[in-house]
Amino acid sequence: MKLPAAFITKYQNLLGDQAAAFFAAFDEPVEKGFRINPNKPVTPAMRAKMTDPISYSGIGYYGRVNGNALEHLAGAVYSQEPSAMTVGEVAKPELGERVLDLCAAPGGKTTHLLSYLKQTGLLVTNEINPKRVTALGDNVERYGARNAVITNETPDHLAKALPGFFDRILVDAPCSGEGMFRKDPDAMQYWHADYPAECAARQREILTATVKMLRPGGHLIYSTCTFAPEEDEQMMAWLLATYPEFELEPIEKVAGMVDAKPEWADGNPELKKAARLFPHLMRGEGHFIAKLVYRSDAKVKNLRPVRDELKPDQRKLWEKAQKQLSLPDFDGLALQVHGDQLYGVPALMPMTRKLKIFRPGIQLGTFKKNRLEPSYALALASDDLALPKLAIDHDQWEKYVHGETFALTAAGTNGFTVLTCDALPVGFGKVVGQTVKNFFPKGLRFLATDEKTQL
Ligand SMILES: C[S@@+](CC[C@H](N)C(=O)[O-])C[C@H]1O[C@@H](n2cnc3c(N)ncnc32)[C@H](O)[C@@H]1O
Repeated sequence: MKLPAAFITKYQNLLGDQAAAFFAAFDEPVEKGFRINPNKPVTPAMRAKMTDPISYSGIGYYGRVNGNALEHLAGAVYSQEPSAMTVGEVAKPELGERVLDLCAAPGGKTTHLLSYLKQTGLLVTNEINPKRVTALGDNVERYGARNAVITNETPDHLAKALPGFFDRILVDAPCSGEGMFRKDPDAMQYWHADYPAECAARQREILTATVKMLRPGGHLIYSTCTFAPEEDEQMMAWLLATYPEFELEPIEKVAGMVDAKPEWADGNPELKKAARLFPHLMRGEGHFIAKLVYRSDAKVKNLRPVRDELKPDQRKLWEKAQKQLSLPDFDGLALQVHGDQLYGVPALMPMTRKLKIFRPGIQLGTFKKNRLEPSYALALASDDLALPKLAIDHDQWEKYVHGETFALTAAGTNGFTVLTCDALPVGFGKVVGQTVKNFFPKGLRFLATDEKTQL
């Protein structure tokens, strides 16, 4: 790979006798990985791929998965390169926490965080770029989250609305992406000698807003996929100097991870607690990760949580659907209507004005004349719910994702039912006698073939 000349000079100086091995790694094949979603069943095809586990993640494996496969579309697997997986493992939220993923699209780390929150607490997952937020929405929906709010905001706006609110914040910062060069050589075209310093200026702004949203005692996890000290050790040195209330927590170095390098910043030995992942030392593309605790004693205001906002006729239709589909009361959700859509907003979410909300919670259904039609998102989030379910085979699934009506061998129970394939919920169908009417979202339909959908 032809690396930029200024990049070579810089890392020759920084890495000394390790530089040759570092540069040689750029000519090695890209390392692929995937995570399984611990809140969904494991299918036989997944089991067959789970042969090379990643030692630092109980849910990660080396290998490649197909984005058109049943398992990916149903949120049971997520493709993620192995070094990016360390971030979710270091961030690992505890059950019930209020978590923010500030720079979240397309959702690699967000889905990892969801795996550990297990439908508890709250995940506010934010993406500033309106084009990229759609992919984030798709991945959160596939993962079946009932505890996520998706925002499309600037860090500053979020900080005004949610001061001192979060137990844990992940900043997977926009960066110069040097760790992406091998996977995506086009990333090199943006790179120039001053690019890391430009990215660092933006990272300082993002972190300044982040600090305002962390509760005293809360954790901040900062990561980049670049090797540039300006964005890594020097950024953490700046944070510690600017906000002395922060303290770095040690990250265990396993599988070839190494201590971050104080000598690449202000020499503060504390910086060693952060981790560097280099492609010549471990199986992955490269990352930097730091975990900090916020030892502030600032007082924070309690924010008023969201509440139900249903009109009486809407509540009646909801209660009718609840009965028909054996839906629980969803105590952890506040029911709200936007247009004709019914959403379950995580009840821990504060009432906020003026925020650009891409999705306020889980979409539960669409109000039609005199009925509530259950949503695709609800089906995908039904693994642990007692909704009516009907198992279909792969051939029927291929028809289903193509938008076709299909026949059953014997008449089923009439009405809406969650269709499952290899035990994974894949969407709603409506059984009428021996026929299943198709409710797979029109925008997601595709021509599935066995080869195209092989995991
Ligand atoms: C490294 S990527 C995030 C990858 C994501 N965490 C994942 O695991 O899939 C950084 C994200 O930050 C967003 N971003 C760019 N400028 C930003 C800013 N000023 N504030 C917050 N986010 C920003 C980018 O649009 C991009 O999606």
